[in-house]
Amino acid sequence: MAEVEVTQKPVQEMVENGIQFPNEYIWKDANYGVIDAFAPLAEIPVIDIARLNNVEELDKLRSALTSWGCFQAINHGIEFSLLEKIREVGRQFFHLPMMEKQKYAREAGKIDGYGNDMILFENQTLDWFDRLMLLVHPENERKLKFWPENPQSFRAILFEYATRIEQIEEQLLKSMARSLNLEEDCFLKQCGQLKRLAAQFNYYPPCPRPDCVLGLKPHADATTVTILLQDEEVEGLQVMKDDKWFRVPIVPGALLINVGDQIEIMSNGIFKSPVHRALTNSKKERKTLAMFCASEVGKEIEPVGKLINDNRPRLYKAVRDYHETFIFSYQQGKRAIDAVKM
Ligand SMILES: O=C(O)CCC(=O)C(=O)O
Ligand SMILES: [Fe+2]
Repeated sequence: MAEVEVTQKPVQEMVENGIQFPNEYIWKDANYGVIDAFAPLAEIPVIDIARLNNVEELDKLRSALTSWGCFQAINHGIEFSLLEKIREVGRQFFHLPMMEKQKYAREAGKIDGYGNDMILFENQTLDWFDRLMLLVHPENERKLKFWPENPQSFRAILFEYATRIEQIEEQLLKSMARSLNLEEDCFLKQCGQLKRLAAQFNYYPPCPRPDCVLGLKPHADATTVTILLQDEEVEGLQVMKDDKWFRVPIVPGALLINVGDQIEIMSNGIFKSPVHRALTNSKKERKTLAMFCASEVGKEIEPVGKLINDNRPRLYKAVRDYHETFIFSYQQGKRAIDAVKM
């Protein structure tokens, strides 16, 4: 990546030291409407993962993914105590002294580690959040030096959580295929042997100007699916539907499943990868954990042949290394998926 050096300070450090934040954080793009903390609450479908063998639940899944592109998953099999543990180790990490966190600092041009997104362009609007990004799979690319040993249980808990997330991912991709009357492994096969899983712990410090600064710019994810553990009490995520913004409610114990661009491509646009953004607030920190599931790097993905017909022409080209296309588009405020349309 063409990043020369890591220049951005952790947002948390600016806040703790009372530093006046630079103008780069001010959100100016008029394309996605204004920042509105009082947008209506989204009626995002709630889906019982344990009942996906049932036709009714499968129909609900298809309907959720063709309309919102996301749903709240309940009965997903991860017990509440594990959700609490993974939240707790994330919280403890972000509350370590800055010097301690900096031991895991991201390196220039790389993705893993503690810090912020890469700055690739002049005038890039910066996001009001810090993050700890850790690639979990494929295993031979894992960089354990970025995995905190403080708190001591961090690694073991993340391993356990990631294993459970992968089971959910597999079940979801199969159910999505079945809901479209496709062979159940048709999406999974496209993902390849070395499909990827990355954990991103997001930390949004309180922000003095929530009216004009975003935690995360509007974007859709580059994934097959993203499995998001929301903050247990602080709202902030908004999702766009029919060009309007909606607040995503917190459902205790649920995981928010977001379709990413890769499934939108494979499903020939039937399943929607929703644009979403994170707002900030002036009072409370907010913490979320996004588990990004994606196909093997270098493996071509494309719309499933059975989903292309006279009524539904092919919408997307075959694409390799979608992630690269994605980062550049995202930081320019564009949607990457537009670049692979026919
Ligand atoms: O923190 C959130 O609520 C959203 C996170 C997100 O969209 C992402 O990490 O891609
Ligand atoms: Fe996202």
